[in-house]
Order: sequence, then structure tokens, then C-alpha cells
Amino acid sequence: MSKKHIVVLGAGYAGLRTVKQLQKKNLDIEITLINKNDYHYESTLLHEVAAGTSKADKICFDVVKVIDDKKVRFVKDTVELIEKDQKQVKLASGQTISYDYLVVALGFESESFGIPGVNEFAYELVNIPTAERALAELDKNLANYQHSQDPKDLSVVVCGAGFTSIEYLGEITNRIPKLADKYKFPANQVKITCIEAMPKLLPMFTEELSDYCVDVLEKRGVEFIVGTPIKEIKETSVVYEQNDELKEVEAHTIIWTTGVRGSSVIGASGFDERRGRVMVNSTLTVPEHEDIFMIGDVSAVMDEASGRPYPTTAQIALAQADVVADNIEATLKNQPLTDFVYQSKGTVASIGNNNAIGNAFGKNFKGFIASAMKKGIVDKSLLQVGSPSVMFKKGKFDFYH
Ligand SMILES: Cc1cc2nc3c(=O)[nH]c(=O)nc-3n(C[C@H](O)[C@H](O)[C@H](O)COP(=O)(O)OP(=O)(O)OC[C@H]3O[C@@H](n4cnc5c(N)ncnc54)[C@H](O)[C@@H]3O)c2cc1C
Repeated sequence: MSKKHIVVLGAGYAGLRTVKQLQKKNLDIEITLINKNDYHYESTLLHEVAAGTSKADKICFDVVKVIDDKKVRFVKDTVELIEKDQKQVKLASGQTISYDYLVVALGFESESFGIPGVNEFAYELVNIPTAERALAELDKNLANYQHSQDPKDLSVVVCGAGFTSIEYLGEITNRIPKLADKYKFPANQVKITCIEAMPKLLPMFTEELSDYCVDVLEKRGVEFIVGTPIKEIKETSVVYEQNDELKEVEAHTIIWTTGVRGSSVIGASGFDERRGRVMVNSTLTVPEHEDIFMIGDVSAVMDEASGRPYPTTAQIALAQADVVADNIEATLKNQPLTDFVYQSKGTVASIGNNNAIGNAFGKNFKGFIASAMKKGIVDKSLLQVGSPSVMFKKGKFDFYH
């Protein structure tokens, strides 16, 4: 009997971890990993690249360096379509790859919610090229003020006040004083505005932690405008609604971090999806397609304890990968599959390099301790998807700065 062919799409947290777990098992299988780039990037650190506090190579590493090339074939290509009835995947190069079992881990894209002007005028943070474009725009505008004296060059609007927005604000507010010296602009005239539709910020944290975070950022000059949906992005301004009135903040740097959706390949391939996410079975297979596992940000998994789907996070993507590798083994051995159950170990959001808020082990943390915890989480994930050497080269060990 020929070897079963396992094809994994995406070398992010979910896909790369699945491959690393599968290659450890002594299974008589062929494994193919397909990814758009020949590198993995730590999506959870994209805000640092966009703010200029980390270089892109600090948050990336080569995929082939952490996989076993005797067990895994790596294909650098872009997935265009999953043809589930033919059990094959179509790639941008024109190649078609057949599978016996498929693991879909294609991650997230930016969500515009149909708001006019987002795609034309705002900068999103979803991969390395978009983060680098956002950085170039920020630096260009701040540097330009010296010649233009236009206040819009010193005005930054961050759209959304979720996790990514807060972490980005933490980084830029750390870096702007240094840029002010470099580009000779008055740091106290930089205007940073964060506009959020929901009335409550960071609902995953207690009010005390969320207030602490807002207070830290306000002291660094950020103005929060909350409970105010964004209606339009224009070339040099953001339009929002407040008390039934349309208002506008002028800015040359407009960052779009209001939320993400799953890969558009999922909808194009005819899966039953919502915002690029498929509600999978508790074993992480796709209903009516037991040969397809879907994990990470393209999946929604019901948390039976809360009655709501689990959030889409890197921590959960990594935990799902472990279950998928076990479930592929169980399938091949005709054994029962395991249900995915996740017990959150906590959440930590950074506010720049040496401050953060978080909860873990039923306790709340803020400041330096929370920041050290965040760095520990980053290092652990580099170990889980990379290797000890990747962790030592790319990890965060500057706990005191
Ligand atoms: C700035 C930021 C901060 C965050 N902070 C946290 C945090 O602190 N904690 C946390 O748990 N989560 C955090 N998240 C969320 C977390 O990053 C995602 O939940 C996680 O990356 C999902 O993992 P994934 O494997 O599904 O997708 P990804 O890690 O995005 O991987 C998807 C992979 O698929 C590849 N790919 C995409 N499309 C194609 C295609 N068509 N063909 C081939 N390859 C393709 C991509 O290049 C990528 O390598 C953060 C997200 C952002 C943006």
C-alpha cells in the first residue's frame, strides 16, 4: 500500500507546529508543507516591525532550517484553491498537489468591514510586507515635517483599540522621542489618536488592567476616542460618528487594526464559512470532509464550557496543532480521535518594551512583571515552532530594558 500523503497549508503557528509534531512521530507517511514564503514570521510581533522597534529578520526564520528534510517536502508557493472533491490543492505556480489528508492553516487577513477608503488609504498589519509598508509611511511622514511644517505629517490615527492596536501604540510611543531627535520634529506636537467603535476597551482584561493600560498610553500622548464607529477613511483623514454627528481627524499616517478574518482561500474554495472561518468539529475536522483538518485563524472551534467559539490566538493555534498531529496518527491507526479542549493559561498585552498587562494563573499582572511574562511567551513559541537555536537567536532576553 502506498504511503499516505499529508499536506499542510501555511507555515505559521498552526501549520509549522503541526509539521514539527508529525515529523517526530514514527509514521510511514509523506508530508508536504506549502507556504507563500520560505520563512516563518511571528505574527504576534508584527506591530514591532510596523513601529520600527524590531527589524523584520528578528521575527522571521527559515522554514527549512526547522523541519526535517528527510521527512518533509517544503514547497514555496501560494495556495489559490482547495478542490476538496478532487482531494487536491491548486497553487499559483500552476502546480496541483493531491492529498490523502489536508491540514489547512492559512491564517488571517485584514478585515475592512466594507468601510470605504480602508483598502486605498489605510495601512494594515497582517504580514511582513504590510508591516514594513506601515513603518515606511510613519517614518516618511514624521521626517517630512521638517520641510512641510504640515501638522498632518505629525498626526497618526490608529483605527481600532484591540490587542494589536494597543501593542502597536505601546511601541510607537516608545520610539517617537528617538525619531524626534533623528528627524528634528517637536515630539510634543505629535498627535496620536486611537478610534474605537466599542465603548469598552480590552474586554479580555479586568477594568483595572484596562484603565492602567489606557492611563500609560494617555501619559505618552495618545488620545482615545471610544464608542465611535469609523465611517470612512479618506486620503488624509479618518471620519467617525459621535452622537449622530460625523467628525474627522486629519492624519497622514493611518493604521488599520480593527480586526482580522480568516484567509480568503477558504471562501473561494466553497467551504461553509463566516469571515473566512469554518466551524469545525471538536476533533478539528471539517464537517462532511473528515479528511480535512482546519486550524488556527481559519477555524472556529466551539468551547463547550462557555458556549462560544474559542478566540483566534497564536496560543490556541499551537495547541490545536498538537491535537491535529495526534488525530492524524489516530486516523491512520484506526483509533478514536481526540476532542480539542483548551484551558487558557492567560493573556498578556505589551505596552512597549518594558510594560504590559496580563492575567495568568487566576491573577492580574501589570508593569515590568507582565512584560517579562510576555517575553517568556514569545520565547516559548519560538521554541514550539522553531528550535532552541532559533529561540536563542531571535528570542527576547532583555528583560530589564
Ligand atoms: C500584531 C498582532 C499581535 C498579536 N498578538 C497576539 C498575542 O499576543 N497572543 C496570541 O495568542 N495571539 C496574538 N495575535 C494573533 C495571532 O497572531 C494569530 O492568532 C495567529 O498568528 C494565528 O496562527 P495561524 O497559524 O492560524 O496563522 P499565521 O501565523 O498567520 O500563519 C499563516 C501562514 O500561512 C501563510 N499563508 C497565508 N496565505 C497563504 C496562501 N494563500 N498560500 C500559502 N501560504 C499562505 C502565511 O504566510 C503564514 O505563514 C496577534 C496578531 C497580530 C496581528
